[in-house]
Amino acid sequence: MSTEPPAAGAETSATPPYRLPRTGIGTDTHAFAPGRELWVAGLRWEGYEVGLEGHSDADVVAHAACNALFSAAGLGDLGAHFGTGRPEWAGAPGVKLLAEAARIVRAAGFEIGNVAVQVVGPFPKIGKRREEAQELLSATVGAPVSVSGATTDGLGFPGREEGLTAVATALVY
Ligand SMILES: Nc1ccn([C@@H]2O[C@H](COP(=O)(O)O)[C@@H](O)[C@H]2O)c(=O)n1
Ligand SMILES: C[C@@]1(CO)OP(=O)(O)OP(=O)(O)OC[C@H]1O
Repeated sequence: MSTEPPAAGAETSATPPYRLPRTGIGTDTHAFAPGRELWVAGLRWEGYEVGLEGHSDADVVAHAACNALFSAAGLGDLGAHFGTGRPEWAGAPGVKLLAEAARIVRAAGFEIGNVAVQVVGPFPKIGKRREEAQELLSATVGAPVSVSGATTDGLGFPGREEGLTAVATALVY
């Protein structure tokens, strides 16, 4: 590894057009609410008395993945592209926002390496439908999407079953 500074004008990873792959991070949190369908990771989860409250279907996995993609591409965040003031996104399924986020990232000149998302909360049990969720979200993004789950051991608002959070990373190049 050279310790010499780059020659004047030499292209480095710190200069446009930033040719190295870029990673991004995203989260999303929504409260549980009665009378809503529970949509998480693009899937409808039956048998629960609550869904997630939001302007769209509040799919925290899809939203965190959108935020991670926009973060990796330096294109802002969910609200910058799908603001709650825009009626066309009212009730929108998470996979619709995710497909649009992937289109926006590619339109900006990037290709998508992969996305990884983890749900933080006691339910729904992502592991029971992991393959189904990964196949759907990977087809939606056009790149591998991995989905996992973790609880908070009863701690905090997820442990009190007040809401759900998802954390995502994305790689673009
Ligand atoms: N929403 C969730 C939460 C957890 N899992 C699975 O349970 C395992 C144990 O979770 P802890 O975080 O309490 O250790 C976890 O590794 C997942 O396999 C899940 O599927 N969905
Ligand atoms: C998705 C949008 C738009 O419908 O609203 P919500 O469904 O409330 O979800 P949020 O995670 O708050 O992101 C903001 C908005 O872009």
